[in-house]
Order: sequence, then C-alpha cells, then structure tokens
Amino acid sequence: MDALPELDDVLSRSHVVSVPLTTRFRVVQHREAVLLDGPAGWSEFAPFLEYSDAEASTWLAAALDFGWRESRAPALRQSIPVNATLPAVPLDQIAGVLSRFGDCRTVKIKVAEPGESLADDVARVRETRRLIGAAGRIRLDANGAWNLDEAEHAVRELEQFDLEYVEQPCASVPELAELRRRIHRIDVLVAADESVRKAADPLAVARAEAADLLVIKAAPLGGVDRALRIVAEAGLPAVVSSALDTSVGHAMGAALAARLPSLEFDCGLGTGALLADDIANPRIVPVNGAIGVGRASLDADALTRLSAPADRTAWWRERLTRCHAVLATAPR
Ligand SMILES: O=C(O)CCC(=O)c1ccccc1C(=O)O
Ligand SMILES: [Mg+2]
Repeated sequence: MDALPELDDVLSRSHVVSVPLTTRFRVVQHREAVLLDGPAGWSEFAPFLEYSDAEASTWLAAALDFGWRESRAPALRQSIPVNATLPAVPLDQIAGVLSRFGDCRTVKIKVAEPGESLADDVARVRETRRLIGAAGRIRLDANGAWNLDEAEHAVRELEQFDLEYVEQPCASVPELAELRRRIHRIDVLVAADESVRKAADPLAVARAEAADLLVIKAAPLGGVDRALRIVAEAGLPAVVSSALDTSVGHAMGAALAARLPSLEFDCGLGTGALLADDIANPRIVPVNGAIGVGRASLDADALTRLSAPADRTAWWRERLTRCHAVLATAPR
C-alpha cells in the first residue's frame, strides 16, 4: 500500500457537507460526508454515524486511496448500468420514487424493515412489478433481518414476482448457506452484502458457498483495488453498490465497477437520485439506466450551500483524525 497522507494535509483538504434526501432512507433525512480535495481528484469519507473508529478507518483508507492516487487496474467500460433503489415507502409513493431514477430496468426493493410485515413487503413488491412490467428486474434487500425460517417463507411467498436475487436475507454466513440449500429448487439467487463488507474475513462467505454473488462496496472494503482483489479471490459474480453517497462516492463506486473483469448485474450506484441536492455538477445520477465513469466535478456554490453546521464539521474532523490515527498505527 502507498504511504499514508499526513493528517494536516488531509484536514486542510476536507469539506464537511450535509446533503438533504428526498426520501427517508434507513433512519436518515440528511447524509453527512467529508469531501476530500485530493491530489488525484475528489474523494469522500462518509461511514455511517454509528460505526466505531475501527470500522470507519477502513472507509478512510478507501477515501485516501481514491483521492491520492489512480487505481492500478485499467477501466474496462465507461458506463455502468444501475438499479433504482426503493426504500420502504407507502404503496402510493412507489411510482413517485421510481420516477426519480428515470428508466432503470432493475429495481432493488428494501424488505423486512423494522415495523413492516411480510404482507407489507408482498404488497410493495407486487405494486413495483405492476408498475415496471414483466421485463423489469426485481431484487430484494433484507439487510439480514430475517431468521432462516422467515427468509425461506418470504422467498417462497415472493418468488411469484420473478426475483433476480435476495440480498443478505439472513445475518450470518451459516444461515445464508443453509437458506441456499433450502431454496435451491427456486430460481432466486442469494447475494451477500453485510457478510462481505462487515465481516472480519470478506472471503468467508465464498468459501462456505453461502452466496451466489457478492455485493461489494468500495469504501467498507478499503478501496477500489482491494475490492477488486476480494472479488478475484472469491470467484463469484459481483454487484457494486454504494452507501447512499454523494456524486463523489458514486464516482468511486463507478471506478470499481469499471474495473471488474465481468459485470453481469446492474449496480446499486443510482442512489444519487434520492438526494435532494448534490455537490457535483453534473450530478452523478442515472441517465437511461446508467451512470458514467470518471471523476466528479465539484460545484463550488454547492460546497458552500451544503456546508455542514459548525458542530457537525468539528465532529467529522475529530472522527477523521481518530481514524487517521488508527491507520497510522495499523500494520500496513
Ligand atoms: O444497492 C443499492 O441499490 C443502494 C445502496 C443500498 O442499498 C444501501 C445504502 C446504504 C446502506 C446500506 C445499503 C445496502 O445495500 O444494504
Ligand atoms: Mg444491502
């Protein structure tokens, strides 16, 4: 790995922003991020607020990697097909949310959200299928919320809507492996997300044959080149996804997707469409179902307009400082 940039240099290039969302996602209405004006281009540090410094420091490694140097791998494509991402919204809001994504052929629907029943999920998937027609592709993301029996039951109930895959149906690798055995006669694949990005060993899921494909995110995996190595070692198809990023984070995701030897599935890099504002001009949002590959160009006005309040700016600079210290002492 390359030398760690000095903390003062990193801090002097930092801009903390708070970007409003159009639709509540998980529990957030605003997405906060540190944008880094790196020597190789703009980069983004935006681990979720509840993450420990140890976990967030991997996101910092990715941000410094992307902002301070180019990937060693060549880009193989210039356009990345993406899915629309549908949060757990009421039925009468689905069409409105999907319309923000333009004409994406694939929709990823969040299911098993707190406070929702399987009947709510069935209704949301049914309405989505009705809206996008038979040619559209539907995938689900349960974020590990089902136990094994609930997951099996849900897949059996929902397969009638023609599902491409279900992402992280259960939390653990053994559960995913057992679910695959239980549903092997059903034409629904199992994808692993948290079992890759939050695991001590991102390859454990592949070794256990617990997933048909991997969802990979550049930030939690420590950057583009490290994520490429994980995919190569896993030997499974991969879908690149994001963490509700600004355009800068999506540029990092697109850089990763552009370098995968093969890209069979649409990527989860369209969530720029869920932001009510953005710091790039042009914004990196889906156009005709795809996003372009390349560095984001920042809009100076937007950096000022979206600049985070002083207390939040201080919080993020302190967090960045602590994560930098973790990287400085970690074996490299
Ligand atoms: O993959 C997508 O369509 C968008 C990204 C996404 O779903 C996501 C965004 C923030 C946090 C977690 C997740 C997730 O995939 O679980
Ligand atoms: Mg997921």
